[in-house]
Amino acid sequence: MLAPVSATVEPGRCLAVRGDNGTGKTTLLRVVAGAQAPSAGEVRVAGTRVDARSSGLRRRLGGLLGPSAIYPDLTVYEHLLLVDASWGGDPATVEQRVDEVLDGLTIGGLADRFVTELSSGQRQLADIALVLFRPADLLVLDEPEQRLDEDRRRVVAELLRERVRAGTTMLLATHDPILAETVADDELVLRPAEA
Ligand SMILES: Nc1ncnc2c1ncn2[C@@H]1O[C@H](COP(=O)(O)OP(=O)(O)OP(=O)(O)O)[C@@H](O)[C@H]1O
Repeated sequence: MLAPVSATVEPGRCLAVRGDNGTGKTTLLRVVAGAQAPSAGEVRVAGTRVDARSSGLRRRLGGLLGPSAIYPDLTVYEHLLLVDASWGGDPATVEQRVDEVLDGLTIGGLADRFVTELSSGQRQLADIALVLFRPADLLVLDEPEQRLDEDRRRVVAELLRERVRAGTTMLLATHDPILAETVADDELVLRPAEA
């Protein structure tokens, strides 16, 4: 499912993972995030083998690997509160931080909607907000551009670039040249596995 590949992402840099459909971008990201075990080889994050059960790793690593789990009776705002409380965020500043992240992603007006009341692109932006709202020094993002129009892709690209500038390490699978060019420092191109 994934041709042999070896890559290193240096701290504070973004590696774009590119390649045609089916070349294994999602598989690689899932393995890096510990969501899937590799059939061979290993992944190390900061020198330690990946173990999704490790609370230390989970505190460091945020992943966008498909749609997030949602509570149908919580609003977008309440989902962010939940994430923040789970990771020990400061309740005194959370309201302001929620406004910032949602406004930054152009969905400030949707804070009081249930997630089920969002369009598919708005849902994608809400999922990105949830990932950006948690502490992470490594972000593993699988095609964050999905279902976004060109303006929103540019907004997301700038926000992700800001995170990298601020020191976050990033592994970014993308088909979008805007994201790759704006955010990535380096590129890994996957080739089809031999049949
Ligand atoms: N659940 C699964 N069971 C079996 N094979 C799978 C499964 N998910 C993916 N594959 C196969 O693994 C290979 C890599 O798939 P993967 O989803 O990682 O590719 P991708 O590069 O992310 O593709 P895309 O650009 O279409 O998102 C493909 O050949 C795919 O058919």
